[in-house]
Amino acid sequence: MSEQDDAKKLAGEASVEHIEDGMTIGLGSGSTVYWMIRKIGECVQDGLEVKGIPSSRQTKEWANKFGVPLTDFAHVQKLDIAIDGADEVDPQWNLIKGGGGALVREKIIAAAARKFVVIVDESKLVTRLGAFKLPVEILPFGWETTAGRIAELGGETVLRLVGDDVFVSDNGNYIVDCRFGGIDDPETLHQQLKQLTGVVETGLFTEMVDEVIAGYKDQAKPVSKD
Ligand SMILES: O=C[C@H](O)[C@H](O)[C@H](O)COP(=O)(O)O
Repeated sequence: MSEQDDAKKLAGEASVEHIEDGMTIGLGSGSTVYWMIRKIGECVQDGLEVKGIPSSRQTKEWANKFGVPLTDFAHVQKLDIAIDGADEVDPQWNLIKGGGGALVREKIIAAAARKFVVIVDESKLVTRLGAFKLPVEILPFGWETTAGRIAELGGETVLRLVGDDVFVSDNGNYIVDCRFGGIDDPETLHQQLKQLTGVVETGLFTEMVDEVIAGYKDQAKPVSKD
């Protein structure tokens, strides 16, 4: 495994210390979350009783593989905790998410959780958001005009592809990856984007995070907030 993978594993596994018997857990998405799900599976084998709501098809597959029991929002509307990765974390704990295309369900899950814990390797900690292109999920109908109005806000937009095909999210939508340069005011940009008809959700997560755990090559530790 690379040093970055070691760091993801350490952060993912450390987050499981926040999980207690009887909890309902929002399960995020991505390669760091993989290690968290694997560890929860081990704890379940040892008798931990929890239920998770997955934020993506991939996460659901991993939960099934590792024996993590699942539930859904028809049965539980509030989650005790949500644990998820991120593509960038700034010193105020604002996030860019959605590199894997799961941002809408991830945000619904984070918003439903009493506590939202973010797990990243140290490479995701940045002084200012925006080097990573901001994923914005948009409706397929009229995506060209929606992308054009996003561009009018100052963002260079690229429709996400998988090979030669358009990437389609678990919700049946498209994603445009937007370069805004450094993002000084994430909340304002998020609000401006959300106001555009055709925009479903943005990958900017502001004022949502309760704790950040960063993984390094040989340890994981909490990140303090500025
Ligand atoms: O849509 C994907 C999610 O927002 C992921 O949590 C994010 O991309 C981080 O993924 P990873 O842990 O694989 O870097």
